[in-house]
Amino acid sequence: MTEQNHALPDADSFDPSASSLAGRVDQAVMDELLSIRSSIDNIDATLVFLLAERFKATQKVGVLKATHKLPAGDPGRESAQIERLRRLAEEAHLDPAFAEKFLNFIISEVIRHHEAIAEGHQASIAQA
Ligand SMILES: O=C(O)C(=O)C[C@]1(C(=O)O)C=C[C@@H](O)C=C1
Repeated sequence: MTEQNHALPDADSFDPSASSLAGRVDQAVMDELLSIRSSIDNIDATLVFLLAERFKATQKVGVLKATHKLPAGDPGRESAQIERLRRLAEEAHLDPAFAEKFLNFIISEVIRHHEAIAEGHQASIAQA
């Protein structure tokens, strides 16, 4: 059967036991490491799915902003998001500086997408 699972495109090729440590550490240690890594793999997959959903939502915001000629960035909204995420991070024992950096990283990519959508929108209007 060559049927692909499109929800997890790399499910067949991913080797969860791939490691440069193979054969260099005690088997019991390796087993424990692989067991912890299995949770890490689940979390990483979830992050990818969550990010994909977030970008689907921001894509809609980008179209709305382009249609109504609104600026790509909204610094007031960003300040509120950062303040909230820093608080949530503290409660979750995650470094708030890291949470802020991570959000800023995502938002800067979103703004890049918004600008590309706006350019495409303007070009399509100019052509009509
Ligand atoms: O909510 C918006 O207005 C968005 O464009 C989304 C978003 C975000 O990714 O959360 C991105 C850019 C803005 O500066 C603020 C927030």
